[in-house]
Amino acid sequence: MSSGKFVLKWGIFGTGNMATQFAKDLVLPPGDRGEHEIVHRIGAVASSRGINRAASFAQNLQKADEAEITPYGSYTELLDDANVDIVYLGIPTSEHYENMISCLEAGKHVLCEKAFTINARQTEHIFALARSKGLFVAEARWTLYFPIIKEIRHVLHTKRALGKIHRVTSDLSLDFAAKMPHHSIRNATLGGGALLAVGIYPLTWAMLALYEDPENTSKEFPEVEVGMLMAKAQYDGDETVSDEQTNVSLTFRELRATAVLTSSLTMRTPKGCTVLIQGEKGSLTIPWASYCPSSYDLTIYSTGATTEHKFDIPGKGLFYQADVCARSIRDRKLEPEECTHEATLVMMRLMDQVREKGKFRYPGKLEDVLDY
Ligand SMILES: NC(=O)C1=CN([C@@H]2O[C@H](COP(=O)(O)OP(=O)(O)OC[C@H]3O[C@@H](n4cnc5c(N)ncnc54)[C@H](OP(=O)(O)O)[C@@H]3O)[C@@H](O)[C@H]2O)C=CC1
Ligand SMILES: O=C1OC[C@@H](O)[C@H](O)[C@H]1O
Repeated sequence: MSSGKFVLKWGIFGTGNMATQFAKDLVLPPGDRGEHEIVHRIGAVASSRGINRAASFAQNLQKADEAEITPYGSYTELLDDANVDIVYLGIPTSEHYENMISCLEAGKHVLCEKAFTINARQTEHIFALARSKGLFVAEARWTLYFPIIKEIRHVLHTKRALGKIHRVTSDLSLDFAAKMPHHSIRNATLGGGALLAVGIYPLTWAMLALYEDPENTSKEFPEVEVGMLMAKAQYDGDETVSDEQTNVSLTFRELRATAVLTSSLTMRTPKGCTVLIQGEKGSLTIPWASYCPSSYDLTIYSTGATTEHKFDIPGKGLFYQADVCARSIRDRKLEPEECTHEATLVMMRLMDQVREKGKFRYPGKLEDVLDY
């Protein structure tokens, strides 16, 4: 504690895109977003490519924060640092499972980027290990931590503003294949592919609206239909194959609701096609980008009125999940309410089913689960 505030000390694995974005958000003053109870400190950063990369990453952050950030040339070294309470893993999906195990074995709490692991069995292992150690672990599916999500859950499920929810349609598509054909997002050996990279967001919206529907009392798991288009991509002379377009249809038969969810790495989401939730009394839409929602539009059929509900986000919005980690750890919780272990497991099981139907298994040992 410092001046009554809870201080959470972060270690960061990786120096790539997400590690950089997350760290930049972490050093923003929490007070700017109305968060006055907690403080984030970055204690250390580690690069798997040597200490120089970690040192220049730390130097760039220190300019913003004047904090003392210790650089490490390997992830294992960072785990011995007592100045780290929690590790953020901003590394490829293929690397999540074994690195989370190392973090938990070293007694560190964990916030890990999406997709949490390659498959649900690996996720089960991580949660069992975290529970046995009494450590907090959370999936950094950042969308679920935005304050607007709390309001949307309330509008849909408590106020029932749409009445009964009938259908969700959602797309997230980005044109990596055309613009950056060698980007790691399509590299199967790193856990790439449309479903785990971008398709997870439309699935998130469907599960939020339908699986979480209080009328889904039996926690019915939906029937799943899939269209998956595979594509080859070259990385350092090696060819890998991953899903380039994945379409998912979900049927909640007891709930009498459906979802049509599409994702692609060959083209961009067309304007207005991000998220549409339709009910008997109205509809709710999320404008681009649905992974970092800052507003929603609510239309009520009886009046024909559409109202826009806006939320200011002072930064990128990656800090919300960090704030939740801090509050949860302060309050000795082992999982966040915003993205429970059940929500992560259900998502991983759903993505497993989608890949099984699309006949897509990740190569080599990526799907393996260690003994536990
Ligand atoms: N929440 C979101 O909006 C987004 C989340 N993601 C997720 O974040 C994770 C990281 O993605 P992103 O930051 O875009 O990826 P980058 O390729 O930009 O960075 C990944 C970093 O991981 C480290 N790394 C460790 N092992 C490897 C390896 N075998 N090959 C390559 N890099 C490795 C490297 O850092 P170093 O060598 O320094 O250790 C590298 O810079 C993924 O799981 C992805 O799904 C991605 C984009 C957006
Ligand atoms: O997780 C993600 O969300 C945002 C996108 O820009 C990114 O490419 C994707 O992987």
